[in-house]
Amino acid sequence: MLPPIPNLADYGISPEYGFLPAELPLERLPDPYYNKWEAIVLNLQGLILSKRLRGVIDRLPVLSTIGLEHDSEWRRAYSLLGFMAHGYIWGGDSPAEVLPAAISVPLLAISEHLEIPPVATYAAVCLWNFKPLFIDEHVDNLENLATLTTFTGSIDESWFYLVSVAIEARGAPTIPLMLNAIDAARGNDSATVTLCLQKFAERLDDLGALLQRMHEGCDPRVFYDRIRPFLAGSKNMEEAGLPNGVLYEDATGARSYRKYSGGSNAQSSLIQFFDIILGIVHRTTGEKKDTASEKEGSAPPPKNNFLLEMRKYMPGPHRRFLEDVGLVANIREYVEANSDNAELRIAFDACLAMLSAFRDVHINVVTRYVVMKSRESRSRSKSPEVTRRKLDIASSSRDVKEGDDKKNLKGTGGTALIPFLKQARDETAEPSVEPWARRYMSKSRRPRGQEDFFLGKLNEHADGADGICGLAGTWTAEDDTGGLCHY
Ligand code: HEM
Ligand SMILES: N[C@@H](CC(=O)c1ccccc1NC=O)C(=O)O
Repeated sequence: MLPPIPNLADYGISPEYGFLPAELPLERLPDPYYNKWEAIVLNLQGLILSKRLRGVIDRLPVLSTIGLEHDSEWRRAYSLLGFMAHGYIWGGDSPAEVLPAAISVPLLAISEHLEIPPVATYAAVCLWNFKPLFIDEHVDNLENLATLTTFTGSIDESWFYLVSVAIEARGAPTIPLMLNAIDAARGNDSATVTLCLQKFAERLDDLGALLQRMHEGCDPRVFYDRIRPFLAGSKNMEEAGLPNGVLYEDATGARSYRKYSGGSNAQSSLIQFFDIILGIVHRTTGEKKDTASEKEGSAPPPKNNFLLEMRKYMPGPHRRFLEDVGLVANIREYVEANSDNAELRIAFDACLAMLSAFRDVHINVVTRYVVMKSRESRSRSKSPEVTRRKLDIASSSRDVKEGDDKKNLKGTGGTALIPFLKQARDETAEPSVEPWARRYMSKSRRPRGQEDFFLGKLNEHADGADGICGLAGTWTAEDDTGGLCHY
């Protein structure tokens, strides 16, 4: 008996909004008992700027979670406390090592309820922190989105979170679409599988275009200097001034040091869903494919620990959804078993090409927003001592020496970012079946200059225009971005 195909409602996932809550995030907690939390967060930027946040939180009473009823109230409370916690830790001249009971006690209880760590995760700052500007317009449109809370009050910070929110919303319909494809593959309905893959490829292409809009509203300097420090975690933060992590107190009065990763989009269930559905396997950074041991038939190389670890930073039901989809994902095997079906092969490889192009765009974003900024910070520095300290908070870097910064830079999640991201991008191409697609997605063999490439027939023009319609684009020598677009 095949395991059942997951039913979205069982995991709090909506076919329209995906991992975003189907019911809009609350703009404030309804019970006036929580007014003190709301008042602090309303003034968060001012309190951080004037360095008065810690004093205010030090005087805050420990509130109970008894007044939280509906799920959306628990989510709002989690987001509020996540912002307060990171504002408290990172909003001073040096990081705070002790989280006051007024934050840690309710945050631990709420985290347990939502099955997510007690920090400012991707869910706290993105998934549960937006509102539509016009209620009758969709949230997959960046122009219709606003954030509820930011550390800095800058439009750059809002935009930074909102690009992710729009990606979640725009990507959401691919979830029911691809679960349907699994069902069609079970029934050997290759026409439906092909159609689903074609639609999926087009959506992935849209998401890459959304990611590319990051620079429209978020300045790399503002991101690196002002926003990013607040997103940092407490793991591997010895150099930044947190050798033991952060001390939390729970409801029983027990105190313990804890270390958590910072917020990261790697905590987005949507992108991990894409990998699972397409049968993409990520290995530990540095681990190569087809090792001798694999050929001999012994254990496969270990899966990427970071991406698996990041699942623990997703809300419990979303994490379980990914596990359960992993049990039923059959598309890659179906395409391999039907390799004589050219349309199916092309549609599958188009998805891989689009996701690979998405990851290319992302690598460019990370280069502009983190790698180049960290270099500039250092070259501008007059006082190495002070700059070094600030840099460590901003980049979570350890042992940064002149010249090998790219190797030593760390993401807020704690990865050696560029090697990790490039490997994840390359692994995206591995399941491809078309030899030409493999070639095009392989970095080393990618055409240089302004050479166009063509991914073959995808689907007919919606407007009925004749001729073959496909995926085409240009890889530029300048930034090596897979500029895939369809025409
Ligand atoms: C200025 C914007 C961004 C920066 C600087 C950035 C930076 C990073 C870094 C450094 C990592 C490595 C993991 C870590 O250690 O934290 C990462 C991972 C990741 N980011 Fe971003 N990111 C940005 C925006 C986005 C957006 C909008 C998305 C949208 C989906 C995204 C998707 C991902 C994914 C999926 C991963 C996991 C690696 C992978 O699956 O390829 N990032 N990001
Ligand atoms: N890992 C990123 C941060 C990051 O991507 C992120 C962190 C918190 C919430 C959302 C994030 N990503 C995207 O919008 C960094 O190292 O700067």
